[in-house]
Amino acid sequence: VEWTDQERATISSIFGSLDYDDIGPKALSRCLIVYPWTQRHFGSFGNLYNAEAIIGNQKVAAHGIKVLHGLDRAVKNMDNIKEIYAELSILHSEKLHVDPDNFKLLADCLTIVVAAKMGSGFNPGTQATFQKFLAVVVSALGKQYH
Ligand code: HEM
Repeated sequence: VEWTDQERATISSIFGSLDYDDIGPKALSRCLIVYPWTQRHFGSFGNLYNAEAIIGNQKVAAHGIKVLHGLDRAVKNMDNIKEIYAELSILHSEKLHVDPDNFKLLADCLTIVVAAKMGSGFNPGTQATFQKFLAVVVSALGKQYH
């Protein structure tokens, strides 16, 4: 994947201004609400009974923050995304058995949450770059599946 200087600047600017503790929980809880089959992997997280319970669930919030910190590694290694996610890909496939289609769903929820937060700052160019970045992440996370 090739990145222009502008794309690199856009990605570091978005992540530099994101409040992980706010965006991470919102993105993961939205994914669990909108795509309820993704809840099956979080049986140990306690009450996911309805949207309110999911949004108020501290384990969901903590895991959402962890996922965003996981994305940090891609931001800092934009030229090696595939390599840095090899281990995380194996974890999600062989141990967690997460269907790789779900990576895209979480990525889309994150895009929506970031767009809502940035408002008019999330213009089409910003969206294109953000989604390109997430597409590379999604592809890397799916690489170790066979
Ligand atoms: C953008 C996509 C994703 C990223 C960057 C990501 C990142 C991470 C990270 C960093 C961890 C912690 C790994 C560790 O403890 O060593 C993790 C664990 C986990 N992920 Fe993901 N993940 C993604 C998508 C998903 C999706 C879509 C699901 C399920 C629908 C999922 C389910 C899980 C589960 C069940 C765990 C273990 C949770 C626990 O018991 O602590 N992940 N993920």
